[in-house]
Amino acid sequence: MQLADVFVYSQYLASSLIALPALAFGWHILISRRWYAGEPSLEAGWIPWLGVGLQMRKMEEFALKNYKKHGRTFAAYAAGQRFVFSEDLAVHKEVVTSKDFGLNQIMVTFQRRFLFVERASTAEEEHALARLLHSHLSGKPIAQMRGAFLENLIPLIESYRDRGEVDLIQLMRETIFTCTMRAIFGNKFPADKVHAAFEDWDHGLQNLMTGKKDKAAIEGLRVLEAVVDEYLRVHLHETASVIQVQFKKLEEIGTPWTLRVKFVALALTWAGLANVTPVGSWAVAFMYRDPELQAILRDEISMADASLEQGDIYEKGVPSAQLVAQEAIRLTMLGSIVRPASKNTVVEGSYGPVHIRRGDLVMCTSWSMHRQFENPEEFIWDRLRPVKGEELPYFAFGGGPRPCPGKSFAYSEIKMVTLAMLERYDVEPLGPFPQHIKTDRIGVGVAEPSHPWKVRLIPRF
Ligand code: HEM
Repeated sequence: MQLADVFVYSQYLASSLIALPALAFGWHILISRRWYAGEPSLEAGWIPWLGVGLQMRKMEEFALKNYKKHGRTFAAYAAGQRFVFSEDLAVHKEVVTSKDFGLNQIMVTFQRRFLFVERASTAEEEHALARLLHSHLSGKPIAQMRGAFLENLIPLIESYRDRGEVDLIQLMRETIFTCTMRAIFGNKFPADKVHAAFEDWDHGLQNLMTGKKDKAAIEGLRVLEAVVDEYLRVHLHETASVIQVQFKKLEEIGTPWTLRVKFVALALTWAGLANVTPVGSWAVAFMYRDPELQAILRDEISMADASLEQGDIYEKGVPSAQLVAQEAIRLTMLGSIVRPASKNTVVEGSYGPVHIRRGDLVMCTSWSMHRQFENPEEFIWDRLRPVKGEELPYFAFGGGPRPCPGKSFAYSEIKMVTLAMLERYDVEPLGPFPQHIKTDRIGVGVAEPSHPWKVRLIPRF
């Protein structure tokens, strides 16, 4: 290269160094910060490209402050991306059902970070994964899983007879975890070997999803995968039918064993356990704090059709238990549904049409919508009782073509564990009831107890 060329290239470089930031700034001011009639009001921030990126790191504070400022739906511009935040029930419902929006980005990021880490997925694998996660988790397979859950639950909780003093919320977490894992993987699954590992991974999930290092979470993930791998080599034929069918299909299309294990060990267990385990443990604790509720539930159990089997009594015979499960979910679940708009579109919000641009990420913040009640932080067991002509802002499982396939199983689990405990134990509180604390993992996860709830278990059998 001649000296003159070097001079020319360095001039190009220098002018690009000036021109690129100028272009970025121009784009930021002229395009991204522009607001068009019909669009939700925009919180663009002042730092070019970064927008409100720094404020959004404290998601809860950011969202709540801006709902107050702009109303139930607003747009924000952060790190080159436009977001539309909404806590409007009508917007949530339209976004999950409309074909103008893509898949839930939380599941998509999850797959990219945890499943297809070594190589890209094939279209067939994605299809098989979608089937595993979605279509077969209904009907007969769920009925089988419900039966397996109860079969494991009763002897397990009866074994707590001589425990005396316990941390009730932690004990219930272990119980629901064990029974759910066994409902999915079969009665021999060594749940005790993976519970702590699963929790470490789940707690660090937000870090791992955003590319941060989290040693405990990575180690938890390694242990979980290793135990499930070892278990499946021997007990695959004992797992829920949904796993066996999809495992076979994946084998037929040439998906390696390790990836097949990841599909079930990570995708299915995380989707299936991360919410229901802590929410269910809260439901039991809330029920034991409220003597009036206990009396109502006991009454309903005693009045249920005696010819029904125990599982059917828990499932259908105690209508108030369903409300308890819903209220526990409303109060403690911190999830959001995040969907990208695949074209310019308009959704009908409760305050009129909301224009959304192609590429916007719509953040349906269920956790904040679930606070549109009087005294929202209180557990009022029957507050979600349906009222004729009124639609309550409760929408915890998504909807449209890809809703949560575990919805009815999750409700059944919470009802089974709450009622089975109530029938077998009274509880004497030995310390103050914990607060439910929102973690900084708003978007995924469940509120944590501020401290253990120490109680004495008093057997009734
Ligand atoms: C309190 C309990 C639960 C809550 C609040 C919950 C909530 C959700 C939500 C909001 C979604 C995303 C839906 C959307 O994108 O529109 C989801 C997806 C999913 N849930 Fe649940 N869930 C719970 C329990 C369960 C259980 C017990 C299972 C299975 C045993 C399960 C399996 C799944 C799966 C596999 C997906 C991914 C579906 C897909 O990508 O197609 N969930 N859940």
